[in-house]
Amino acid sequence: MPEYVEMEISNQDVSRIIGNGHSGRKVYGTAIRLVLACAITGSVPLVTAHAQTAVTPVPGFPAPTTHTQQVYSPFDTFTSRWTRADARQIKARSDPNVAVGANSMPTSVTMPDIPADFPQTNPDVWLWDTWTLIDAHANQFSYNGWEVIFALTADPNAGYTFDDRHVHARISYFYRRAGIPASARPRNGGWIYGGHLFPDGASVKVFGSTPLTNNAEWSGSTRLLKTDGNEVAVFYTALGFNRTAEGANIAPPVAIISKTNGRIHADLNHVWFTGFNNHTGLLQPDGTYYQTGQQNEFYSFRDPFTFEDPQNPGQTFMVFEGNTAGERGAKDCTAADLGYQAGDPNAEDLDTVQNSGATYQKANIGLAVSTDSSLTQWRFLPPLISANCVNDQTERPQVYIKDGKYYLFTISHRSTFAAGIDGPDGVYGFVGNGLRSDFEPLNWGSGLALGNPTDLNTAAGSDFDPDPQQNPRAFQAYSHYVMPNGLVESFIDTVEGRRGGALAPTVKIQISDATTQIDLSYGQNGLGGYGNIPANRYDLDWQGFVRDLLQSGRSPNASISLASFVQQQ
Ligand SMILES: OC[C@H]1O[C@@](CO)(OC[C@@]2(O[C@H]3O[C@H](CO)[C@@H](O)[C@H](O)[C@H]3O)O[C@H](CO)[C@@H](O)[C@@H]2O)[C@@H](O)[C@@H]1O
Repeated sequence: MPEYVEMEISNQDVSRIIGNGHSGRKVYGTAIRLVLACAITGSVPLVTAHAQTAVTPVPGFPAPTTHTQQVYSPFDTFTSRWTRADARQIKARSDPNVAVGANSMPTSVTMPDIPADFPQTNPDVWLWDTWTLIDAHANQFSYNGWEVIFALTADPNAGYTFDDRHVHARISYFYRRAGIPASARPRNGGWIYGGHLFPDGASVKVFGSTPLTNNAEWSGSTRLLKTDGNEVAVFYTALGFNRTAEGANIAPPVAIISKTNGRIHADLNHVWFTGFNNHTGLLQPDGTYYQTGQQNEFYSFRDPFTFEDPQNPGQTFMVFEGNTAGERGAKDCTAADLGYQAGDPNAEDLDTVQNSGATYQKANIGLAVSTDSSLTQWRFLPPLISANCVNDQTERPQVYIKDGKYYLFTISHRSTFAAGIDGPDGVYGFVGNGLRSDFEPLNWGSGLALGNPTDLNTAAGSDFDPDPQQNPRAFQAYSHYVMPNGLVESFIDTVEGRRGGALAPTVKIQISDATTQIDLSYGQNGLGGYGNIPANRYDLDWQGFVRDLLQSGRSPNASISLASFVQQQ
């Protein structure tokens, strides 16, 4: 017996039911499907109706997989797939002979060129993965008149290279006055370095007595627990290493998704934090849904992002980066992971794919739910998306809700795609009608939301290490985070051979149904200010503000009036 019944109906019918949501797309037709779900066994789809983008296949490439966007309970076992048929659309749409004239990639999903004379955010620190102070719904808060960001940082003067920064990473914070337009700020965004967020030696406590040579703090999200208070919870990845003096791993790194609580303070001059002395390990991979270091020494388990789901009030969820559990390279990808339509002449043979080495690439976006009000106890749920035989890393996932649609954004590297698939470093996205959905990859069914400028279809672009002469911006930016209003921040990695470790210019994407499109009218030709990371909400903790002022020895009205202070928000 089928799990659900599908009924084809006309465009007009659907317009009447859900409105015309595809007016912006001119290239591809629209097939409409109303999915009536009547659950019988196993995964239980909830009733949903939606318009599904129909993609006309590019000659020589397969059709993408059909994804219904239908919704399941977050506690269901259904895991959506980013398939090979989907991911091959990236290259299909980048072919200069087919899709976009002479351009290397569609300009609608390509980040504009970052100039090589970019400013350093701070000459004394390299920074990369960056995030904001958010509430349970990813609103970005300023605190008592200051915008605050958090970033992984390392010391450029400590004797290691930019590429070896990861094993030395510490979470730091930066702040600047809120409410000043980007045009009135210094070119580098004007962020003031506040220092390391946690006291020295605090985060290593998560590992107890486990012998380590060194530890690091990886990404990362920070929650303002009450929007009229000053308590914050930092969810991050504690990394424990056991390395030789030459930097080789003696044992797989230990990754523990962790939490620590502290408090934010601000006076008229600066922002500071207290607390963060107690660090609690929340999750380590279970080997059932999420791969362990014993199963694969190159496993990924990190980058927690917590949120409340309006469709499931009262629950706090976490998405994170994982890998599909099982032994490294196990040849257990399935026809569903490949995702080809029956009879597609451009489909691949499962055995051929599995023998190509693609089975080493099995990323997923994991889900967990908190089981206590202090967000200290968590339970794994099945992954939201898997990318088996497609890609090995779906990093820094985030849930982004817009116009009732649920977007899952994640960053990925060119080098982590499986054999036979190519795509740029950048941010990838998927849309559904709820937290657990049959997610449809954005833009032609490919998943690519915003990539670095590179040429996937020339000799120079055809390997994982493009020639910097010919592709000087293939790694210009990474670790994109999609903010309210479609603003996207990231960090500069390499432009024309110059290494970054600085905040990239913010860009803006227009998000609509299953498409994103870069807004070239934003900033200068699509590039906004460096590190333009504005708050969209402000927290005025007046009691705390006055207390902080008094403690700092300054009168509340000494140099700032209430009116001018509020005006700065
Ligand atoms: O610093 C760790 C955090 O950074 C994230 C996302 O930016 O992981 C990035 C990742 O990639 C970097 O290292 C690669 C190999 O050294 C390099 O090829 C790539 O260009 C870098 O961005 O860092 C880890 C460790 O090296 C690697 O597995 C990732 O792809 C985030 O997920 C981490 O929390």
